[in-house]
This record gives sequence, C-alpha cells and structure tokens, in this order.
Amino acid sequence: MCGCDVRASVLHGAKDLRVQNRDLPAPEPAEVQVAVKATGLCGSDLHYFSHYRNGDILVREPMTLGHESAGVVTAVGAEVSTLKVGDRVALEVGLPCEQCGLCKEGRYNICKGMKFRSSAKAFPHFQGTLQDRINHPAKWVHKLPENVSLEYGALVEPLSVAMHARDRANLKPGATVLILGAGAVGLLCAAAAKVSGAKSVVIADIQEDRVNFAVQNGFADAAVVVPMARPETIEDKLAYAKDLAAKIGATEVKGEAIGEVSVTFECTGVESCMQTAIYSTQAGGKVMIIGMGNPIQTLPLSAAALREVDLVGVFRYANTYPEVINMLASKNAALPDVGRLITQRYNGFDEIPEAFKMAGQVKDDKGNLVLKVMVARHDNRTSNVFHTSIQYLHAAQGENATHVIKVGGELWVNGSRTTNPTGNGLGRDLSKGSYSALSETVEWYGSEYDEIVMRWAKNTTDVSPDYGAENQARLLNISRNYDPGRVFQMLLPGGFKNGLRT
Ligand SMILES: NC(=O)c1ccc[n+]([C@@H]2O[C@H](COP(=O)([O-])OP(=O)(O)OC[C@H]3O[C@@H](n4cnc5c(N)ncnc54)[C@H](O)[C@@H]3O)[C@@H](O)[C@H]2O)c1
Ligand SMILES: OC[C@H](O)C(O)[C@@H](O)CO
Repeated sequence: MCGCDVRASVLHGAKDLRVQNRDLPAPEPAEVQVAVKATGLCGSDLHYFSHYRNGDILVREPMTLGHESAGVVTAVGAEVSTLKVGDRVALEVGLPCEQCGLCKEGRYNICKGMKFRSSAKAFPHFQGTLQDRINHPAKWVHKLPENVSLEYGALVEPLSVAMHARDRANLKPGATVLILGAGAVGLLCAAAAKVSGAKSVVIADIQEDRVNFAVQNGFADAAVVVPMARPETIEDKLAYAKDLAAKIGATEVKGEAIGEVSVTFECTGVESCMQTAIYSTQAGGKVMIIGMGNPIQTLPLSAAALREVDLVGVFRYANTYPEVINMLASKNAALPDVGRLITQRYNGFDEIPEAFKMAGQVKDDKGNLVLKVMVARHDNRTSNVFHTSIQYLHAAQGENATHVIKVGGELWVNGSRTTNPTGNGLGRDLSKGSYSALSETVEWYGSEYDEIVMRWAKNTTDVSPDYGAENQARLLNISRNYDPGRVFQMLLPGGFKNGLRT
C-alpha cells in the first residue's frame, strides 16, 4: 500500500507542463489506489494545455490534466470489497454530490456539485489522471474484463459520452442518423448509432480524410465533405445550411437517398452545423447537441419548433460505464473497432508535451490522421526490464531470442509494429501454438510494458522447468503480489534474468 511520492504532470500555464512529485496518501477506506496506465487526450485537455483555460473556465492553480483513463489497482481501502489489487479498471472520474435531486434521479452528470478530474470548474481543482497513481472512490472505478485492454478501458470515457447521447436520443433500431463532425466524438457517436441498430449512418465533416476513415472503418455508411465557406449575413448563413442539408439528404446509402434523418448528432460545436442539423432532421426527430463551440448561436428555431424537432443537450454521461464495458467485452459485431481511433501513442511523462502537440494537429509527420492520442505510463528502466524478460523467456524456450509480441491482430517486433509479421524470420504468432507456455498470456497493448509482464506472470503457472525453480517461484510470487512497482523491482537486472538459459 502506497503512502508515498508519485510523479504527476502538472500544467502551470499555457504549454507549461512540469513533472512534479506529489504526496499520495494510502487510500481512504472507501477508495482504491490505481496506477494509471493509459490516458486518452481529449479536446478539453488540449484547450487547457494550449490556453490555460477552456472557454470561460480559467485555470486558477496548477492542474494535472487527463480524464480518459484506465489502470491497475495497486491498493484497496479497508471497506472495499468489490475490487482487489491487480484488477484492471476504467476510471469514471466525475464525483457528484450524491445528495441532490438530480443525483437521486440518476442524472448525476449534471449535478451542480460535480467535481470532475482535470476540469477547472470546481475549485480547488480536482486533479487529473496524468499522474503515476491516484486514489479514487471504489464506487467510481469499474473492473475491466480480461479481454478489454487498458487502452480500450481508456476509451470507455469518450464512448460513454456517445452512449449517453444515444440514450438521450432514444435511438431506435432502423433509425437514420446524421453525424456532423468526424472527430473522436463524432466517430464514437457513429459507433453508438451502429451498435444500436441504426439503418444508415451518414457522416459529414470539412476534412475529407476523416469522413473517409469513418466509412472505410465501418463507422458510417456514407460520407459528405462539407464545403468550406464563410457566409456573412444571417440570410446567407441559413441559405448555406439549407444547401448543405439538401446535399446531405441526397446522399445515398445502398442506392437510396437518406433524406431527412431521425436523429442528428451535432459534434462540431459550429453554428452552421447546428443550423444544418435542424434542416436535416425530420419532423418529430431529434438534434443532439454534443459539440461545444460558440456559446451564442443564431438558429432557425421555428424550423425546429414547428416540426417538433427536439434540440437535446448532452453533457458527459451517467450510468454508462457498465454497459460500455460489456459492449466492448462482448465484441458486438455491430460495433466498429473503436480502437482504430487511437492513432498515436506516447510513453511516460517526458513525452506528454509532444503528445499534446500531436493532439493539436490534424495529421502527423507521416501524413497519418490524428484522432485520439494515447499516453501510456512506463519509465525507461522498466521497459528495458520488460524486453529483457521476454528475451530471456524466449531463450529459455530454446528459440531465438527476439521480442515478438502479438497485439490483437498485429505483431510487434522489438518494439515496432511490423507490417511483415512472418516474412522477416522474427515473427511468431504467440497465440498459435509454438510457444505453448506463453500462449494467450502474452499480449502487449501499445506500450503497457508492465501490464504485459503482469498478465504473463499471472498465468505462468506451468512454465517449462528450463526457467529454473527459482524463477518459477519468483513468477508465482509476482502473480500473487500483483503490484507493478514491486514486480519491477523483482524483475530488475540481477533479479529475474539470473539463472535463465541463454
Ligand atoms: N457534450 C459533451 O459531453 C462533450 C464531451 C466531449 C467532447 N465534447 C465536444 O464535442 C466536440 C467534438 O469533440 P472532438 O474531440 O471530436 O473534436 P474534434 O475537433 O476532433 O472534432 C470536431 C470535428 O468537427 C469538424 N468540423 C469543424 N468545422 C466543421 C464544419 N463547419 N462542418 C463540418 N465539420 C466541421 C472538424 O473538422 C473535426 O473533425 C467538441 O466541441 C467537444 O468540446 C462534448
Ligand atoms: O469541457 C467538457 C469536456 O469536454 C467534458 O468534460 C468531456 O471531456 C468529458 O467527457
């Protein structure tokens, strides 16, 4: 149990991130302590990073960013019976008052007393998750099943926004759906529509690559590239929105024009898109207001009111985590692979400023889309140990020592994703037999070096005697004491590798 110093990434001003030590007490009786392993960067984090404010909300004291996170439980408070050390978890980072009428109705997301990690709305600010470990009430920490990785665990937060929007839309199977904005939020809303049985999903964005990504990866059935224009007068703006709505309505899915849609998810925050959303939605339909843009917008209200098109606000989520986690675990065939949104990965505190820089770009240096930037936490010391461990295990198995890890459908060789998994002589599909002692226990999610060792150690109960009794005992001991910090101490050079055949 850690009552100790932890490192945190702390924002002191616009683009002024510093790595600092913070005292972390042992968890309170109803809390767990979680080693944060994967954190997705979101638009609000980026606003705080770039401007030291998010819209009207000013940062008033140094603040740690990050709220889309998953990690591993490292300690539990005395009253906690639902979680144990070693559990892999997704963090629901908003703490509502739990006393007010809205909380009692289950609408805790709009509780006035909400404290949300990495938001400067509450003061003192509730510190975010870009920190080695945090203490968090067990009630808001959700266990991940074995087949949901920590990166997917981090996506539970933004996917919750989409599922909450889906719920607020009361989306029915067979609905027709328009998504305005093909950023991470729009794409996740498209995924939520797909998994809920929408008949057709059309997605529109000014960025052609993004809408193409959506269609190519099964998030949408058809794409509309929104023309760039800057109409000045309100008449011209509404005429532009009507034209765009007509263009969207004429878009064909399976040979049929989509027409006016049952539900529009507005995920840009842009005024012209809100106007278009009203014109694009059928009488009796709904416009879901998810994008947060200019707080004052001119809208064709009568076009909504006289056709009973409901304009429905969406703010974060409530009671979504269990469903979203189940959905990810059950691998529902109607759900597009949301993991494809993770387009860039960074490791550790030193790379966080670079990660934010990337999150502010549309494309990376290689011309790849930037949709969701993920920050994992490990330090160099442990990553070397990880590689060493895998290398020695392979050696111990009598094979060439290579660092070959299967991640989902892809192979990583010596730390890089390989496009040629079998042709270079290094590739081995660890799940397919030849490494029976390791099969299905070796998975590497992005750069979660320590998790892989954890999972592998947990399962290594019948390893080859070649590992040596001492190391086997050590592994079993590791698996019982599932604590990343401690495991790595045990795996430091001079520890684990000693005694293994090379
Ligand atoms: N309501 C909530 O609880 C909630 C939660 C998270 C994010 N958000 C908001 O959702 C929005 C989307 O978030 P994101 O992370 O996907 O952001 P993003 O910036 O990645 O995506 C926005 C997309 O809108 C597109 N766009 C901009 N102008 C456009 C136009 N005129 N026509 C068509 N498309 C246009 C951009 O090209 C971009 O792809 C943001 O406003 C964010 O603040 C809301
Ligand atoms: O500023 C509001 C933020 O965008 C939200 O809190 C969101 O990121 C949480 O899901």
